[in-house]
Amino acid sequence: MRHFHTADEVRAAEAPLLARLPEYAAMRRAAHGLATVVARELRVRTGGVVGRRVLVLAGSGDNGGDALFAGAELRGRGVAVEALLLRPDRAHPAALAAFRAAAGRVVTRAGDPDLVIDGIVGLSARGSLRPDAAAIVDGLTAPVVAADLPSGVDPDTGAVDGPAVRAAVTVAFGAYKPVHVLASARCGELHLIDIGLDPDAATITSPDDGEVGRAWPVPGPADDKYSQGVTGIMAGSEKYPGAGVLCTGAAVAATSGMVRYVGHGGAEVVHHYPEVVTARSFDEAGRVQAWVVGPGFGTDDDAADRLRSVLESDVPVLVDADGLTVLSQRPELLRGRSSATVLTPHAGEFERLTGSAPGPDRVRSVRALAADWNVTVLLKGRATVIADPDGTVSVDDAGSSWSSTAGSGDVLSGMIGALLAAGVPARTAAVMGARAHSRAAALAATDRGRRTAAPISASPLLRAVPDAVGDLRARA
Ligand SMILES: NC(=O)C1=CN([C@@H]2O[C@H](COP(=O)(O)OP(=O)(O)OC[C@H]3O[C@@H](n4cnc5c(N)ncnc54)[C@H](OP(=O)(O)O)[C@@H]3O)[C@@H](O)[C@H]2O)[C@@H](O)CC1
Ligand SMILES: [K+]
Repeated sequence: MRHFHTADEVRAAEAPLLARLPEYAAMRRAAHGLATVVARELRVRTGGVVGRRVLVLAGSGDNGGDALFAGAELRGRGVAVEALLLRPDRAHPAALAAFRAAAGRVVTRAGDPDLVIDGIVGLSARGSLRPDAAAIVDGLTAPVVAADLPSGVDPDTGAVDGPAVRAAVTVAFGAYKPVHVLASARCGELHLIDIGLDPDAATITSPDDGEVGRAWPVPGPADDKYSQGVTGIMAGSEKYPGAGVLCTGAAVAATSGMVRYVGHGGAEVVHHYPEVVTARSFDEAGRVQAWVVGPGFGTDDDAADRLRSVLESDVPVLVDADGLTVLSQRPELLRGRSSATVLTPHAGEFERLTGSAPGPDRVRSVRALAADWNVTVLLKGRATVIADPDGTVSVDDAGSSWSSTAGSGDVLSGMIGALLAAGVPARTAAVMGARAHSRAAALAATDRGRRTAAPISASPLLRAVPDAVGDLRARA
């Protein structure tokens, strides 16, 4: 499990560390880790270390101190290091002294480095880059290695509301921060340096691939089709039969349990997936262990009646797409639920539900909806954020955006529904489904060893689900 600690959580953990260690020891550990990564990057990118040019951008705080100490160490390894101080009068005194003692040069212009170290700002960052820093960063062409986090990106929310660093590599000190999963595209390749920080468990976590693979339900020797969970899908309509096909197909692919389909698209569904049992109405459907309701099923009174029937049942229910639109008009349908409810909105559906779009602090927005409605909420995005009513948050970083395509959400809801039916708890099912879904998208985009990824639609994504699950299980 990867933990992402907020600035406050890191601050709480750093006090005992700093009290235990000699002055600057933690900073020197961080700087050593940073210098090691920078040297490796120089070797990979330029074929060597000695004589290569590195520019240190150093702000006024300890983040700048880390970068200057790293610069001093790199000087010792024969790198030509220059430092541009954003606040020359307030640069970290000990780190600047070490840098100068190592014959590092302080400059006033960026020059033409092979690599840049971003030590502008770290955990104490507020808002985007200030104009002086923004102008320097804007003029850079060399790849940037960020100290702790890319400057200008909010450490706790990953929000970017103006100029900010886009790092090729980020070297996190002591603990991962939320920015590292919520804005991973800004961070680039991620390294964690152990500086002896020992924080408590974080409230934001992300499971490792291996954990997802281990937890993925597979048939055991005593299992039959019923014991692995029956998923009920209420999706699709005469107008949108495809949503039913994709959602049902995803539930079929995700686990070995049985899938029942209820709706007007039964003929199309069975044409694609003969193993599915269909019914015209909820009353005829038979027993299931979880429902997925909503994709392409309409928003009229009939849809509302069907949603009510499903929500009155005592099994976990995932509500998606049109189901969310209906729910936004009739939130009272959730009253009295005795089992888990999972809502899987994209940003637009989130706004429909709450009256306002998710704010720059997406974790806070998702937590608030989960707590207010007593449901598990999955907000889709490059970083998918999932919150339980108690505020516990899981995040899945998709790692790519290939799944941004029509019908992709129908596949995701079917996969999570099958995991719910197999008895996986709501938030875990949601993050496992999201992980396998993003993996399937990446696999489909590079299908058959295609060297460069290409755009995909939801159908190849769905076809790649077994490979994605196998891939995750192989990492278990
Ligand atoms: N945790 C640990 O144990 C260890 C932590 N370590 C390191 O310490 C780092 C945190 O250091 P820190 O607290 O000194 O603050 P830091 O982030 O450098 O900011 C400094 C000042 O920058 C300014 N500023 C703010 N926003 C800005 C913006 N948008 N654009 C430009 N400037 C901005 C603002 O000052 P102001 O100008 O407002 O007075 C702020 O006070 C942490 O990330 C890690 O690298 C390691 O040494 C190992 C041990
Ligand atoms: K930084």
